[in-house]
Parts: sequence; structure tokens; C-alpha cells
Amino acid sequence: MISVQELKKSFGARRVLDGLTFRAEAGVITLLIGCNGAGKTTALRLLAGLANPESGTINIDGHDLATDRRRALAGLSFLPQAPRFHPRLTTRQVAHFYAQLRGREAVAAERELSAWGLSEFARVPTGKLSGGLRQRLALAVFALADAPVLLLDEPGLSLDPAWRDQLQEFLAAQAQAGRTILVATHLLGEWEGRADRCLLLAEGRYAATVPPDQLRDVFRRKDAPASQWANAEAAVR
Ligand SMILES: Nc1ncnc2c1ncn2[C@@H]1O[C@H](COP(=O)(O)OP(=O)(O)OP(=O)(O)O)[C@@H](O)[C@H]1O
Repeated sequence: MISVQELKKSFGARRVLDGLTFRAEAGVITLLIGCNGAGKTTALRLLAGLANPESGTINIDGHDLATDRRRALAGLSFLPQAPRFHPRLTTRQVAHFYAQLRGREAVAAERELSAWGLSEFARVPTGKLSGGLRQRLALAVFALADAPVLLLDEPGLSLDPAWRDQLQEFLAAQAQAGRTILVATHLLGEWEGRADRCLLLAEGRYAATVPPDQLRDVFRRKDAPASQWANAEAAVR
């Protein structure tokens, strides 16, 4: 479970997060949506411990990120928006490196390479992989963490439709296994009816919970206030 309370973060004079409060429960897929610049990536980076908020609290599976950082981050895997690998290392070398880092056996690295359709590219330097293949390697590395809390920033953007499907199936299975899944995305049509909860960010705050079967419409109705999406089961309890 992720619980975020009153997060504030600025870059220079610009306040990007302005009292962001929300929860993402275990066993479900929660989407984080919002316009370009709404603060989704910033929020995920704070959750992953890659930057610090000015104020506010982040709790991951019962561990406060500020006071119990090691345990909070031990249970978390983060897929950044544009993952990078050393261009001269091969796909296999990268997977095995991260398996070692995460205390997993070499066989787990090979299993993930196969699961993400990378076995035939195992000897290819990552600098020569296409964008979609590199993203699949990032997902293999991400899955190797075997963590109870999964954060993903635009995971489907460079994937073809078949692999986007595969990704959604993977995440659905992870949710079913009781994990906490938080995905920042603009690919709303693809998630319609497949996400469990959808939180709208606007002006650096939680604005509304959008019904998962109405995701396609959320940014079409420019004239409608975000509050029209708020339902009785507000995200903030
Ligand atoms: N390191 C940084 N330095 C300065 N400004 C930043 C930095 N990181 C983010 N910002 C600014 O913070 C705001 C929020 O950015 P963020 O990437 O969190 O938005 P987002 O909701 O993920 O957007 P998008 O949908 O375009 O990916 C933007 O105005 C961005 O320019």
C-alpha cells in the first residue's frame, strides 16, 4: 500500500506538487493521470526516493520513506519513463547484473528475458536495441525486483500493441497476487475497464477519481471541471 500525505515540491519558483494526498491500495491497479506537466513523474520520483519533497509524508507498505528509508525502498520497484542502460553491455549482461543486484539467481534473469521476448536479443548490445526492445529489457529488470510495490511511469509508450497487452496482463497478475500497482499514463483508452482506480492530478493536487470505464472522455471534455469526475468514493479518506 502507498499512502501520500500533503506532498509539496517546487522547482525554483514553480510549485509542481501542492499538497498531493492519495492512497494506492494493494491488490489493485491504480492509474495516475493528468495533463502534461501535472506532476505525475515528479510524484513517482519522490515515491521512489530519487528526490525529496519539501514537506509531506510518503508511506510504503507501512514504512515511512523519510524515517525508515531502507525498508520503505526495499519493497519497491520503479520503472522510469526513459530507462537507460550502458550501450555496450548486452541485453543478457544487463539482466544478469540486475539479477545479482537484487539477490536473484541467474536463472531468474533468463526467465525474465524469455518472458519479455528477449532471448533472441540476449547477445545484442543495448545501444543497438530498438526503443520497444529497450523498454522490454527495462520491464524484465523491473520484474526481477520481485517487489510488493510497483511504480511505473508511462510503461507502454514505446511498446507495440501486442506487448502493451502483455504488460497489462503482467500487471493484472501482479495485482491479483496482492501487489500494489501505481501507473502514470496518458494511454487512457487502453486502460479503460482494465484499471481498478484512476486518480486525476491537477495543479499539483489530487483532483478527482475518474470511473475506470470513462477514461477515454476525461480529457475530451475541456469545458468540464475536474470535479465532475469526483465520485462518492473519494481517493482521500
Ligand atoms: N528537474 C526539474 N527541474 C525543473 N523543473 C522540473 C524538473 N522536473 C520537472 N520539472 C517541471 O515540473 C513540472 C511537472 O513535471 P512532471 O514531469 O512531473 O509532469 P508530468 O505530469 O509527468 O508530465 P508529462 O505528462 O508531460 O510526462 C513541469 O512543469 C516540469 O517542467
